[in-house]
Amino acid sequence: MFVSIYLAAGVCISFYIWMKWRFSYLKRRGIAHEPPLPIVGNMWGWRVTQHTSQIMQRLYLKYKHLGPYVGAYFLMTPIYIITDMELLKRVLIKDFTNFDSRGLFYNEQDDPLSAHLFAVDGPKWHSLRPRMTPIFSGAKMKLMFLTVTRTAQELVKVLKERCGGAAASLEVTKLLACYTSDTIGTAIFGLECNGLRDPKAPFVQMGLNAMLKKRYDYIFCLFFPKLSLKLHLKRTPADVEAFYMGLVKDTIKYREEHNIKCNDFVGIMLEMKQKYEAGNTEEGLTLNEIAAQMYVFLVAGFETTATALSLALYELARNEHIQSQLREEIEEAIAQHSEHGELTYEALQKIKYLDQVISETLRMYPVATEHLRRTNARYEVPGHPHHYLPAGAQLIIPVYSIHHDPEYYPEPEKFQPERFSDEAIQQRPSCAFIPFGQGPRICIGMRFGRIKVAVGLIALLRNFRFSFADETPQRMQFENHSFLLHTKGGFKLRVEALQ
Ligand code: HEM
Repeated sequence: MFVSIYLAAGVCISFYIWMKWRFSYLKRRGIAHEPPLPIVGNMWGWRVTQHTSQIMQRLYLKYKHLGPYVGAYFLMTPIYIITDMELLKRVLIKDFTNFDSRGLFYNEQDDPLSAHLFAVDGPKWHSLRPRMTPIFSGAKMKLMFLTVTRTAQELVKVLKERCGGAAASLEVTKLLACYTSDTIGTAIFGLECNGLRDPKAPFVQMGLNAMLKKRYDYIFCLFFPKLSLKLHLKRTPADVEAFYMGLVKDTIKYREEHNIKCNDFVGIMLEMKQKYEAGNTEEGLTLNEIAAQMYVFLVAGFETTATALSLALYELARNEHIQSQLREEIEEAIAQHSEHGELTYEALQKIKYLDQVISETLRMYPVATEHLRRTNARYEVPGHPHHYLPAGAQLIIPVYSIHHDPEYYPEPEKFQPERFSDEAIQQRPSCAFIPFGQGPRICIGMRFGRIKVAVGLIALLRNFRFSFADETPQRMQFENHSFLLHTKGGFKLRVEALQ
């Protein structure tokens, strides 16, 4: 009995001494930081009462004048929050070779879907990225534009039916999620998903599961990636894995068996599989690798785009004068650059104000509020003789804090698309706007994502007027537990069909 008590006391005291030593690291290094709390470090309230972006913003604003980065303890791990724009540019672009990793957990052997472009680092990422880049080329975007336009027309039809010819107060976020899910289903998976008509369709439901359902050991994998690998832990929930592996295999098999040659996304993937089987491992991909990439295009492209589109609509409903100006510019560009009053790819490129509205939405609401990088080797910070980042350091790029910093964006809570005029952009540091990241690891689907938001907005604004309903929240609330910005419970807008 006494032995057990002494043993337990010994373990507690050792842990306490170890924790004290660990929590003295930033102080020993002379790095500005807030005193940490036991176990949770500087993350008190994380995912429960505070979103990650709120914690980062507090630390950013409090310490940003004290150095090129702020230190913090992410639970018991020291992290570096980059605050200096010159250092940020070096990390993302100039000295990228030392910062090409995110440091996320993936387990290619036991969980093939987890080894996708977003998660992999090092040589695997360097070999995958150039093979994926041509999929999102300008020519491919033109093809995808046609698919997206068709889905947007369906969105308008469904919304008109819901309005029933009169103004109605409608929940719009779920409908917009179905629109983005349908565009990915068609453009990436080559499927007619019909989620707009049938939100319970398996592709939509599984897409939601893929994003919202987390395995019970998810957080463990995040903090102990090496141990998780040894324990054969997975990231992907079993039903999600079964669904997507099955879907990709069936789609590819069907095309092969019926000798269907198409210049779409599945067609490109099929070509890569055939190259691999013919021994060209440089350019080819295995079926598991293909499934992982198709999966990440769904996960990375679904919620991000749906959230951006619904928040753009929310701000346009709040600022009706901006909505009217945008509608006018859309009609003008279509009248000048298209025939028969239909949106074309060429006309889309000419609507400058639309670009500004989308940028301002992503400034106020950067869906990915932080970006991650990890140092490969010790890095002496140029211009700051006493500052270095050790090898293996976890860096946080506080996108939300930068986008809301009054130094770059006066009155940051106001929606002002004029901030993205060419002259205004010139006056800011280039990395002060990074909703898609920057440098070689920038979002590969950026153009596709922007097209989906732009085409969706054009279709909606040409057919409806949006304003706040009595139930619309005056200030947007987000789920604290989500890594991305995820609106709390969706929201309603007043929707009125235009004559
Ligand atoms: C509004 C829509 C979108 C936003 C805001 C967004 C944002 C981001 C961000 C912030 C990153 C990380 C960048 C970094 O760490 O520097 C990223 C990476 C990525 N995104 Fe997107 N994204 C969007 C749409 C899409 C779409 C439509 C796809 C694909 C169909 C996509 C696929 C990816 C992939 C695969 C990566 C990893 C790239 C790499 O590590 O090489 N995203 N995205």
